[in-house]
Amino acid sequence: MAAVSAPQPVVQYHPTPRELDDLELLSSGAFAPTTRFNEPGSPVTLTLPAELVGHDVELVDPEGLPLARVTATGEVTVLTHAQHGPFRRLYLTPSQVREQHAGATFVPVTDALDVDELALLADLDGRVVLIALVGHGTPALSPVALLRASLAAAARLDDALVVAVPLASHGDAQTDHDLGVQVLGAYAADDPVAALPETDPDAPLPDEIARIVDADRPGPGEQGVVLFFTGLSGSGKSTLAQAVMDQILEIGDRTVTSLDGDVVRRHLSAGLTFSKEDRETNIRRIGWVAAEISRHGGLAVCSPIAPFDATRKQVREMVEHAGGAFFLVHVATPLAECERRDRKGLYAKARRGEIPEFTGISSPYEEPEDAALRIDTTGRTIEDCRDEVLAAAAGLLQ
Ligand SMILES: Nc1ncnc2c1ncn2[C@@H]1O[C@H](COP(=O)(O)OS(=O)(=O)O)[C@@H](OP(=O)(O)O)[C@H]1O
Ligand SMILES: Nc1ncnc2c1ncn2[C@@H]1O[C@H](COP(=O)(O)OP(=O)(O)O)[C@@H](O)[C@H]1O
Repeated sequence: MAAVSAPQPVVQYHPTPRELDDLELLSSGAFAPTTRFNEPGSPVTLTLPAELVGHDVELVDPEGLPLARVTATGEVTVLTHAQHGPFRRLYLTPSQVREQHAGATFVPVTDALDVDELALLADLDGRVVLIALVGHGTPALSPVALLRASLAAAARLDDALVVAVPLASHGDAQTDHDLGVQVLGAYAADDPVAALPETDPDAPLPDEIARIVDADRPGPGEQGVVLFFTGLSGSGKSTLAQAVMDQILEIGDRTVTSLDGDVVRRHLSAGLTFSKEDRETNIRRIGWVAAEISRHGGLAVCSPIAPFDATRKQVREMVEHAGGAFFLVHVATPLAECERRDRKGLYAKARRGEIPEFTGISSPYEEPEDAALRIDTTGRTIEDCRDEVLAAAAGLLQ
């Protein structure tokens, strides 16, 4: 009897925020004529981990809700549409917009509209549909503030409304422009598209729009900050992080959360080893917590070894995406000095082979090239090094 092979379980994949936005636009027809991921030459890509390439996958949202199936060739079958998020009611598909607003003039909007731009829009005849391109990564304003500002702009016009389109940045200005044109074409069909010309960059914003923009861009001292110390064991990360925190607490106008390497490993990362994979997990956990702290305007001081460049960069991205500032300090005390200090006797044990995969001895440390400050503590006092860190980060810590 011929063997019957069991159906392969569909593997789940968590898309990046950009891929999630692209999925929504592919599903709604806003990328027409592009209807699938990874068409040759298209920037609308889905990058699966190597082990999933060539398989059908189920794309799930951050909470694990299945959104779509995607075949190995990028064809999309929608399972459910995104239902949450602020201003969800403004996220209309091109066909909904065609049904409701045929005959209007369509205007792409990527930033808060100033008085000059509003004057141009006021001169247009008939209904105006502001297509707010609010994907993840819109540089000028957060997506939700762009929608607030666009609604305030629409309220100043006689017959205008706002449609939200989650078009994310695809990395370069030309690609973003071309995709914007494609998306506007899907929404406007044969109706006119009125792209706003360059106006005076110093033109003022109407008061209510200025208030929205100001509230979205916290001033220095209000933005969340992540001070991230990286370096070899014994380089001085914990000592410096503690000294910096003590000083900030003495000044007293910020709360501080410490995410020290050793302490995190006793709580948040208990049970993890020092394999490459577990170290990456450990650093991503620290990064996730630090990013959440920064999202709410707090200050997180992290001091793990964090030996891998790519993982540190992921943390930077998480923090910046949460609206925080990421300040990387490379505590660049050389291995010989760290080993001479050997406060915990770990280097001696690592040299004797009693601790496997010890950073600097039998496991790599990738020196950062993107540190805001590089500090070698050899022969210097703790206070001196602390003050150098505080001075370098002063702009963020006011
Ligand atoms: N194999 C190996 N390699 C490096 N370090 C080791 C190892 N085993 C234990 N320890 C102790 O663990 C501390 C480093 O933990 P981290 O969480 O900061 O490391 S990592 O960022 O996940 O690489 C580190 O603390 P610090 O000296 O404060 O850096 C060491 O005390
Ligand atoms: N200028 C300095 N800055 C920080 N630590 C210093 C300095 N000079 C000497 N040290 C000593 O180096 C050791 C660093 O240990 P630690 O802060 O635990 O490093 P890490 O957290 O990187 O493992 C401590 O014993 C500290 O007193």
